[in-house]
Amino acid sequence: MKLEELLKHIDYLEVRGDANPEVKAVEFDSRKVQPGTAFVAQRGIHVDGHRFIPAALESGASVIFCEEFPVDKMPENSVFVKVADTIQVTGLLASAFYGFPSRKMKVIGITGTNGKTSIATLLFRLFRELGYNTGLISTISYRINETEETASHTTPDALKIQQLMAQMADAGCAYCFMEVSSHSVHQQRIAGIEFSGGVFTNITHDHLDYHKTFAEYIRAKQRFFDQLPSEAFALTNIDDKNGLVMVQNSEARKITYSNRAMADFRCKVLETHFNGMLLNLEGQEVWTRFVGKFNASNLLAVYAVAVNLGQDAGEVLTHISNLEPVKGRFESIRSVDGKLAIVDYAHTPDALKNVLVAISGIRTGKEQVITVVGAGGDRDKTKRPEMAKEAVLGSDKVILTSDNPRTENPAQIIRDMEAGVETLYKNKVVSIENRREAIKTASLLAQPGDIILIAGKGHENYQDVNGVKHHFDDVEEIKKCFGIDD
Ligand SMILES: CC(=O)N[C@H]1[C@@H](OP(=O)(O)OP(=O)(O)OC[C@H]2O[C@@H](n3ccc(=O)[nH]c3=O)[C@H](O)[C@@H]2O)O[C@H](CO)[C@@H](O)[C@@H]1O[C@H](C)C(=O)N[C@@H](C)C(=O)N[C@H](CCC(=O)O)C(=O)O
Ligand SMILES: Nc1ncnc2c1ncn2[C@@H]1O[C@H](COP(=O)(O)OP(=O)(O)OP(=O)(O)O)[C@@H](O)[C@H]1O
Ligand SMILES: N[C@H](CCC[C@H](N)C(=O)O)C(=O)O
Ligand SMILES: [Mg+2]
Repeated sequence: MKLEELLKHIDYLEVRGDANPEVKAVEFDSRKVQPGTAFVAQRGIHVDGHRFIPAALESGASVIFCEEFPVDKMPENSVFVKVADTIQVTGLLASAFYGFPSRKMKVIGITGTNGKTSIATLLFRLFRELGYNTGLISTISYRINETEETASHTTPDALKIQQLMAQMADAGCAYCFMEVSSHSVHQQRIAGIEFSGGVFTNITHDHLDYHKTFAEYIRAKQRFFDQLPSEAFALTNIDDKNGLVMVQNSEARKITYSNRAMADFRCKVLETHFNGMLLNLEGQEVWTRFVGKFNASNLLAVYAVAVNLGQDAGEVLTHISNLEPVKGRFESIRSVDGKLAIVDYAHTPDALKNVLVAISGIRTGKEQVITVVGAGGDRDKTKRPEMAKEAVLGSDKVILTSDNPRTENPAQIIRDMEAGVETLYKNKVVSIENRREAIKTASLLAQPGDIILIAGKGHENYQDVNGVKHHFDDVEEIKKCFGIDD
């Protein structure tokens, strides 16, 4: 594609150099530049990409997008385009370069602290069942029909998103369901995507290391809805106290869902068993293989999206009753002698609380609940004591352990968690830094009938220590303890 063609799709301030080079690729990482690449210099959190302009030119960049021209003399034959915001321009350039793929399908973005992967994945599966070519961008994987790639980010960078969407368009996808993380809104990774709908699940404590205050975190998520066009829908969960705030500035068609109040879409849990729930969903009784009110809420969101995308309500309900839980989300493993383990990705105080409430709903009374949980390193420190507090409130015994310490000292992370345990409950808690040992201990402590919750890692199959990912899988570990062969 010629530069002139690309420039039609962005607002630029000034162009220096009069060539109209062929743009063979767009990159924002100088290390990926090849001859003919357009390099976009982004100001990151750690470094300013403008520093890498010489390196990009050295590797043969045909054009440089930047916010300021380099002070040194610019090499002859080079073309520089000055723009106000290179980060935003990256998404717009990528979208134009890949032929505006989001216009060729309906893209639905799901945002919120918890529930994004669950809803996006269930929508993907539902629409596959309904017979559509479908794409998915989620924490676990990026999927185009049956092709699956392990995800690097919940919402990857703008180039990767547009590349994926171009592949989805080539595969004839009619829909793409994607998670929209607050980081991706803040870093404008979603610039250039034309959404047909947005979903808000909830907002609770997480990522305050990045957004600093809860108000800023709310703003980041709200910005997603501010950007939706009037033809799109904005589906919001009004059981969350920020549900209406989220969509207040949105031009999109507002639709509400709730498990409690009057709303456009409503659902009620009628019965809960350890292997499923009976729901009243929009007046229809439906058996599902999910447990917990939060899952009723997720399924309601799935239903509401599908109906708003024009699907037949009855057909959708039939498929919902056949959907299975997502990997690492309330995944249950039973031992031969009747111990029940639940592996769940709860890594926020609210998620832990919800999962423990769901577990209390399936207890018959006598069983003990033993929770194994840790908190991630190089992530929001303030959630650590809160997570320990929720674990203690909802369990009979708690084993605090490690969960991706990254560059931090795991013992210190556990101490930060212990600070949230009130003296009264200290005897419920033990700390075992080694996660394998922690799971083993829980399994030894458990009696037949007891429930072991292993929280925080869900589908993850690694323990990140100092940037090295060591293989570790909670499901594998508990199966070993239970003597179950894969
Ligand atoms: C905190 C954060 O989100 N950082 C993201 C950010 O990195 P950064 O701003 O630090 O980049 P930087 O290192 O300062 O570099 C600045 C620029 O110089 C360029 N550069 C750098 C070096 C070089 O030699 N040449 C060069 O051109 C870089 O490509 C970049 O454009 O931009 C990078 C490129 O897009 C991201 O990969 C990176 O994600 C990091 C790895 C990350 O861990 N992010 C997590 C926290 C995240 O995004 N999580 C959310 C989900 C959270 C949730 O909801 O649970 C997600 O969506 O996954
Ligand atoms: N609607 C919900 N409300 C509250 N908690 C939920 C909800 N859905 C799921 N959870 C809990 O949160 C955990 C994470 O769920 P899920 O992976 O769907 O969220 P996510 O928003 O994608 O998380 P991430 O930000 O890490 O991508 C689940 O394992 C469960 O414990
Ligand atoms: N997307 C979340 C996942 C956290 C999962 C937990 N296992 C951890 O490593 O903290 C994050 O990156 O903050
Ligand atoms: Mg997710």
